[in-house]
This record gives sequence, C-alpha cells and structure tokens, in this order.
Amino acid sequence: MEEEKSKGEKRLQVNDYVVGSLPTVIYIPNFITESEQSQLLRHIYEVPASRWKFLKNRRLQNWGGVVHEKGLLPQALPSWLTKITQRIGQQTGLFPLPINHVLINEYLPDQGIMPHQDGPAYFPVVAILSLESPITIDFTPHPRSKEFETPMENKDSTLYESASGQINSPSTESTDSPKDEHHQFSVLLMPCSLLIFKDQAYIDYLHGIEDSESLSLDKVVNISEVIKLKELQNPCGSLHAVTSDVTQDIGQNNIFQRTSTRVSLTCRLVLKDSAC
Ligand SMILES: O=C(O)CCC(=O)C(=O)O
Ligand SMILES: [Fe+2]
Repeated sequence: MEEEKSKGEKRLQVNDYVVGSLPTVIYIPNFITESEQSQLLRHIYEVPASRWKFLKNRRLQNWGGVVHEKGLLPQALPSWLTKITQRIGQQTGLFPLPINHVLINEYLPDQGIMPHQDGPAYFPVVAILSLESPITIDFTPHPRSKEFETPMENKDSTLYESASGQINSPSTESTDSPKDEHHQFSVLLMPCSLLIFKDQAYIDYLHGIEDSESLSLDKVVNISEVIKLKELQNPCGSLHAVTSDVTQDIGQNNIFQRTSTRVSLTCRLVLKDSAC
C-alpha cells in the first residue's frame, strides 16, 4: 500500500480503502491493534459511572463538550482519546482541524441506533472506530435527500438529542420508501476497524444499526470482511466453499448472530466553537 509520512504518522491513501459504489465510504480494517483496543476498552470502562448517559436502547459517553445549534461548548478530550483522534486525523488527512468530539456508544446484542443523519453541527466527515464485536451498519438514501430535514417523529429522538448532546436528524419513521432500493447498502464493521463516511454518504444517506440479534449480510459491500467473519465463526468449516464461490457462500448463510457487546467511538469535528 502506498503511504507517505505526515507529522510522524504514515498517511494512508484513503482511496485504496473505498468500499461499495460510493467514493465517500472508506473502510480501514485493523486500524488499531488488539492491544490498543484493550487499552481503549480499559479506559472506557474505568470512567466514573456518571459518565454514561442511558438512552432507550443503548448507553453512551459524550467527550469533547456539548454540541448545540451554536456549536460546541468545548471540553478538552482526555489524552487516551486524543492519542487515537490525532492518529485518525493525521493518517487520513480528511479533517481540516483536530477532531474535537467523540461519542462512545455501547450496544448490547439486541441494541442498535435508528437510521439518522449526524446533522449540520459537524464537519461532514465521520470516523467510527469499532471495538469488541462485529456489526453491520446500514446506509439508506434519505427519502428527501439533498435537503436537511428536522425530525418529525421517531422512537428515541428525545432521549437521543438531549442525552447525547448532538443535533441529529433521525429518520422520520415515515412510510416513504427510499428513492432507490438498489442504493441501500451495509458495511460490516469488524473490531479494530475504522469506517469513514463523508460528503454524499454523510448528506444524502441515513445510517443506522438494527436493534436485532440477527443481522443480514445481504447488502454488505466489503465482502472480504464477511469472509473473515465466517472464518472466525467457523474456523474448521467449509473454507474451500468460501474461496471457490464467495457469492454462493454468502447467499447460503447470510445472517450474522450477535452474541456480545459492541463499543464504538464516533469521532467528529465541530467547526463552530460557541465559547469564542
Ligand atoms: O456506533 C456506530 O457505529 C454508529 C454511531 C453513530 O452513528 C453516531 O454516534 O452518530
Ligand atoms: Fe451517526
């Protein structure tokens, strides 16, 4: 992989990591090592219990300050987080300023996050680091893409907005069908991986995780990760079938059963600092 040096960190050629048909969805496997994952998890679970905010179907920690319409009421990120956010900034080169906001979401196997947009408070690039267990994140064209809508009604919007401190535009639970079913896709997020989505994927798509213990691999665009997952689930299984006919194998067994907790770090940049 072609790489160049940038401020002590190797700059990745992010275009080499584009998955699916949108050029603005980037998936980097093994962005951190397993030992870095363990260190992060240790920090996450060592914080005082009061750091956790409980939502209807998951809990989260908010780091960096409170996000509201006027911008961010900033609070410095702890060093165990800046270690990783600086690396994301330097290796991807996709953030014009240091990442200043991190949400840590914890999902039990039957928990997810409803389809939503992250909204205009953030610079339109999101980096999501996945820890502990795999999950699929689904992208759906916004029913009214191109224009930013405010929420009308949704399952957990009140809790989500107040407790997470972010300005979100969750899906409206409307019966509108997406503009083009064929443009729905999923990305399989393995532990230690980094997902980045930006621009069109940020603005014209909703993203979400089903609150179900069974996740479909049908629409996954990063197929090589599906193969890895199947190897993990069935190390002595029919590997030859996987390598000889990937599509057929995925078609035969395309449900992934979640059995353990997943933790994610959503790393973003709030451009407006409301303290200024
Ligand atoms: O946990 C994830 O992968 C998604 C989190 C997310 O979409 C958010 O925090 O806005
Ligand atoms: Fe999000």
